[in-house]
Amino acid sequence: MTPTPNGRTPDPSGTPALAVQGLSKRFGSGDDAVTAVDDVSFAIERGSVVGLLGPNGAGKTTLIKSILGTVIPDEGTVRVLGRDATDGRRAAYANVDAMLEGARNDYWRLTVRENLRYFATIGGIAPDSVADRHDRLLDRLDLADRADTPVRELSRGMKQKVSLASVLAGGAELVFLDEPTLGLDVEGSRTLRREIRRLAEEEDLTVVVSSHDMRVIEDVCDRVIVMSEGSIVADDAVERLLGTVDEYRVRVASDDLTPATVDDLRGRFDVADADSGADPPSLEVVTDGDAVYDLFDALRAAGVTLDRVETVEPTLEDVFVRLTGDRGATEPTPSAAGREPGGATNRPAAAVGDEGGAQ
Ligand SMILES: Nc1ncnc2c1ncn2[C@@H]1O[C@H](COP(=O)(O)OP(=O)(O)OP(=O)(O)O)[C@@H](O)[C@H]1O
Repeated sequence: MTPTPNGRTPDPSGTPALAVQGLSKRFGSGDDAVTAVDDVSFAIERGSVVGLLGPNGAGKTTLIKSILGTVIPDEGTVRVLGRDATDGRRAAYANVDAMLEGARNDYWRLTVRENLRYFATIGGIAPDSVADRHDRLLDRLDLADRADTPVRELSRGMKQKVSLASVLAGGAELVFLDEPTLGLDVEGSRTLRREIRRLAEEEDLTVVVSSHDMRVIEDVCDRVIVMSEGSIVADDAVERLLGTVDEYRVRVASDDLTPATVDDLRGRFDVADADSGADPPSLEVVTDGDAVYDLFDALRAAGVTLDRVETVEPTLEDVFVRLTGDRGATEPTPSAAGREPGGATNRPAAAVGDEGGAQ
């Protein structure tokens, strides 16, 4: 079997990278008890990128922390890279790493490269043996010219990329990335998405991504697990989930779409979106095959000459809203968004204590 570029030999046994069975976690007791995760089971094959989605409070963080061993579940089992996580934590988590809430404990006084070497060392790897890999990683994440700069001197977006590079520096086989693109500009987000896909495809890395940004999930994930109120409500390939939306939408644009005309149409059609400030103003209508003729008849009767007509493909966000009834999906929680890197301990339980956090 051919080793991957980082020297790992792909596992021929087909053992999943992660297998969660019957996992439940409750907080509190009596009337105040909250079941954060309720009998959740799934398995993730190696080399895949899986998105974990859910509205605020759905149980995603509790699930990830239970898998990583930083929260002790009430019921259920977790097998990580073929090992029972409760049965010898250090061995089970040796090849697992995490970047939670968009950050990890990089050492801000150390340079970018020194951080990578440090995290390789605590991952049990001699840093000189992976120096080429680190160079490649820095290059791909557009950090090469900052390799010898202390992390504290970098912009927030660059720190974010250093966080990801540090997670990947030790040669982990399974990584958890929570809001990996938080705070990145468009280019930074694109670079990071491209690198996640490359690592999965070329290096057999298994990635679990949690994000409120549906474009990130749609872009990088092979499969999506959607949680709502502690349970899994969908678990399927992105393409198949998109195929479950049987709505047909059209967007029309015209200077004749006055607010009065739009109001009139709202009473007769399922208007998903109206943008009177656009040039020209536009309107998006949910319709089935026949109603689209009624819509065009109504527009003609209202004296609207169309500048543009287009069909609108369903997005993952449409699927998400249908499954969970949540329209706030694209907004991260304020606490997660506002948290500064270096504040939380983000590595699996077995590794806690190996590092001291940002300095
Ligand atoms: N330590 C805790 N003590 C009590 N309740 C908790 C605790 N942690 C989480 N919960 C509750 O468990 C439920 C699930 O929370 P969790 O943070 O896992 O959701 P989430 O899907 O990660 O949400 P978000 O997208 O807002 O981060 C919520 O009702 C939350 O209030």
